[in-house]
Amino acid sequence: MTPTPTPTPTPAPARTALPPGVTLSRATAEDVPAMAVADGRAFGFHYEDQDVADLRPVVDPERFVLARDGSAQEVAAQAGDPAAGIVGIAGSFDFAVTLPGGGPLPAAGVTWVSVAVTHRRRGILRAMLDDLHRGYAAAGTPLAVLNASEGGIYGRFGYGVATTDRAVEVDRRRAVLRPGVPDPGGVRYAGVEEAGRHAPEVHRRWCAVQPGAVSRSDDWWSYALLDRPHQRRGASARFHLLHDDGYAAYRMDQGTCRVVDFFAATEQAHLALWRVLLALDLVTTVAVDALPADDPLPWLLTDPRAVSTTGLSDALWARVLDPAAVLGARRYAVDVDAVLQVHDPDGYADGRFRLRGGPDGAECTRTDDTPDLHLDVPALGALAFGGTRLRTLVRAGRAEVAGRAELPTPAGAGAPVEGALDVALRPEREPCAGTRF
Ligand SMILES: CC(=O)SCCNC(=O)CCNC(=O)[C@H](O)C(C)(C)COP(=O)(O)OP(=O)(O)OC[C@H]1O[C@@H](n2cnc3c(N)ncnc32)[C@H](O)[C@@H]1OP(=O)(O)O
Repeated sequence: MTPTPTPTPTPAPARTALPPGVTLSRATAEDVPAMAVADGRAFGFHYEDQDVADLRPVVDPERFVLARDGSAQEVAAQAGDPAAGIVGIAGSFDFAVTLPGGGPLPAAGVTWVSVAVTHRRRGILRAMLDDLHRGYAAAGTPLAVLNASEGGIYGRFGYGVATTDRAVEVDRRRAVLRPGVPDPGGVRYAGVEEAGRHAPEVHRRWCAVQPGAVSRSDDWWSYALLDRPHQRRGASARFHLLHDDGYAAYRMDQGTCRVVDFFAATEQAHLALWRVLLALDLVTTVAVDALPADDPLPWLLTDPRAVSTTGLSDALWARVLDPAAVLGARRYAVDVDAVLQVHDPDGYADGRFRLRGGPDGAECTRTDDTPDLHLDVPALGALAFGGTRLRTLVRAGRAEVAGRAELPTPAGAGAPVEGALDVALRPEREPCAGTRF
């Protein structure tokens, strides 16, 4: 990685022109049905009218950019097409995400990204993302996040894997809690109305203690709790379990209990909810798509192998647009004072930043001082959440120590740069998003 001496705060111009005849515009409410047709084609399903109506409260058209092919040939070909000439869609939800030790930080949750198969590999995705990223940067949104359909797409746009989902299957009959593990109780079943009143508030408290957590608006909860048949993927409707500090929802699927939401704001709630899930007599397997990597569940059992990991997948990808805002918003395991040189070909995050932080707070500002660490912008996205160690990124050549051999420490003695930063960036818990979008 080559050092670049001068910070470049302004975004570089778009590198890919749109194909002839294709234009970008913001969506309007009238576009939503046609967007649903285009989105359904890209992902292989049909939206019913009810599906479109259900989505309206959570899809804000103004946050979406549409690519339309207005060439004469295309307009003639598209007469009567319910997608109304839309050949590309990209948009976002208005989220907040939790950084290690920090409060919620505004983030654009990029979603609904597709380009018509008839128009692929002509630069339409690049143009749409460029449009969105410029808009976020101009609005002061420091971060964009997404779930990627394929792992090869988003690194080139500055996104790095920030959280990992661990899918597990719990062999319920083998999953015996250790003697002495308390029984906090306090779990009750509820109907959907009560769940709708309780779950959002518990989820907000869970977000406050869980790095990587993605916020949910009330409209998001309303949508999730509609629980339409297509949301169930062949399984039962949701069963709702409430605890004063927790919420879990599961579906039954031929002897398997599929946990679809699990949010515990306290350890008591975590234990109480798991006690109930593990007591479901007629269930052979309890399946969870996204158990945090450091979830204590296996340690609560006499046989930790009752919890088997069936998959590890990237979940949240993060694209830092404003390193000073992102790094200044999180907390650090130990005091740190270092200069980071971020390399961002698209310009948004490019430059040199001095980070002074510790367990109680941090500040990060642009600087001309000599850098201690060079890193690319996807690596910064990973480090912001702390789910990937700096040492791993150094081994992969995505970050490189430079300049001073040691960083100052409060005790006076210096600490090797890589080790000191590696420790400082570790989160209090492994990051976990809790919501896919
Ligand atoms: C956040 C989300 O919503 S994830 C969902 C993404 N959408 C899908 O998977 C739906 C099906 N796929 C598609 O709609 C399209 O193929 C898209 C959106 C992935 C790509 O759209 P396109 O307009 O073809 O991409 P575009 O031509 O702008 O390509 C930009 C760059 O990405 C690369 N690229 C595009 N698609 C892929 C891919 N699937 N895998 C790897 N690289 C890709 C291109 O090669 C190009 O690379 P370059 O910058 O080195 O030249």
